[in-house]
Amino acid sequence: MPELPPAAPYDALLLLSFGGPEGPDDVVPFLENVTKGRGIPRERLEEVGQHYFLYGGVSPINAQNRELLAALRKDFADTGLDLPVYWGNRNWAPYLTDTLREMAQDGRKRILTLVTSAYASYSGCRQYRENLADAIETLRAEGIEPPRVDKLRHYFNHPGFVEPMVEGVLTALQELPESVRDGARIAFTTHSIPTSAADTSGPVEGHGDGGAYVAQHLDVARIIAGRVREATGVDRPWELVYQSRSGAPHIPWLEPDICDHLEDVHGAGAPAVVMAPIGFVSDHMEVVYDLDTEAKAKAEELGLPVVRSATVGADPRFVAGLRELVLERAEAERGVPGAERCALGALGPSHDLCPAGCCPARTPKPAAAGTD
Ligand SMILES: CC1=C(CCC(=O)O)c2cc3nc(cc4[nH]c(cc5[nH]c(cc1n2)c(C)c5CCC(=O)O)c(CCC(=O)O)c4C)C(CCC(=O)O)=C3C
Ligand SMILES: [Fe+2]
Repeated sequence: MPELPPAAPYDALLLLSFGGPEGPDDVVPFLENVTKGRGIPRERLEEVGQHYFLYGGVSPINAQNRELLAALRKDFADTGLDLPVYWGNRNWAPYLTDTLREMAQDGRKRILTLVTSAYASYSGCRQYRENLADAIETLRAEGIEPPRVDKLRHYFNHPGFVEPMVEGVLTALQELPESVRDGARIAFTTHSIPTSAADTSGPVEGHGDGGAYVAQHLDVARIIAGRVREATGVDRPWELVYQSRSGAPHIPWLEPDICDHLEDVHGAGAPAVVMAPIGFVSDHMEVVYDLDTEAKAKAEELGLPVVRSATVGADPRFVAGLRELVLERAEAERGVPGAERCALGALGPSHDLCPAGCCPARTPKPAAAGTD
């Protein structure tokens, strides 16, 4: 019997991301795509539009995804993994539907999807699955047979994601003046989401009080804080805080906000803070505006030394970790017994297939690559 290629049954990988504007004329249509039917107040949209205009209307996210795409292709080539990698987005070109059509036309029959969100939540998981279902439906309506689509498990606790962030925090600490280094607190940050979305994130049995979204972030924060303690011999206080809140003010979102947190800890005598954006995989607009611009301005106003640690971006350890996850899933689909499922922390490896009812939408919609 001929030997199966290591990624079998998969014949392609799809990098699926958020997308961002690439010039001033793209900003408003991009924001309209993002917020279609999501009830974001007009004022918030105008404010967010200004963040993009400050950077010439260009979000850094597309360049970062091109870099990740190139790094994945190079890593696959270097390790002899013959698996083509495609890229598509939810909100901007290259649009997911166009990419999936191209994949079908290239003869891809069974694909694995890697989303640029490491954690469970409606925005970071099910909404992408809904986008996949939409794209599949569009292809069928065009008379094109879409590939069968799976989605890679959440990788928040995979060493390939966590280890570069540990190093990032250690590097950030070195950037602080020595006199405040040992006393520095670590503020792990992630995207705020409505508390109702957090409470229902992840599998149904884990629903309630922050759900999988908060539990997964706390697990990652605990791992990183522990590794940093071991490496520096200093036990620094840390907490999980939030950023980039949108939505109507009367709807509760996860708190505290990073800026309020900086004020609080400064008031309580903290000498310095490391902001560690564990909720994001690259330095996109949420990171460069909400942290590097807004939160740093707040810190400056307070006279509080603040540094920001790196996101994983296209770090070779992250890229290698993603390859391991692809191979792990391929083995699982081939029914190879005893395949290792690498995970750090207390939660263990995440499920391959989203169970019914996880990360529900406010209004139920068809979703691909899961149980419901
Ligand atoms: C959990 C989460 C992630 C992390 C996981 C992941 O990475 O997927 C994430 C990522 C991102 N969010 C992004 C941009 C935006 N998100 C918005 C709005 C919202 N995000 C939400 C959640 C998340 N968002 C939510 C609950 C809303 C409210 C509206 C809704 O329920 O959908 C809006 C509308 C304006 C505003 O209200 O801010 C914009 C412009 C960009 C691109 C950045 C760039 O261009 O560099 C990225 C990577
Ligand atoms: Fe967002």
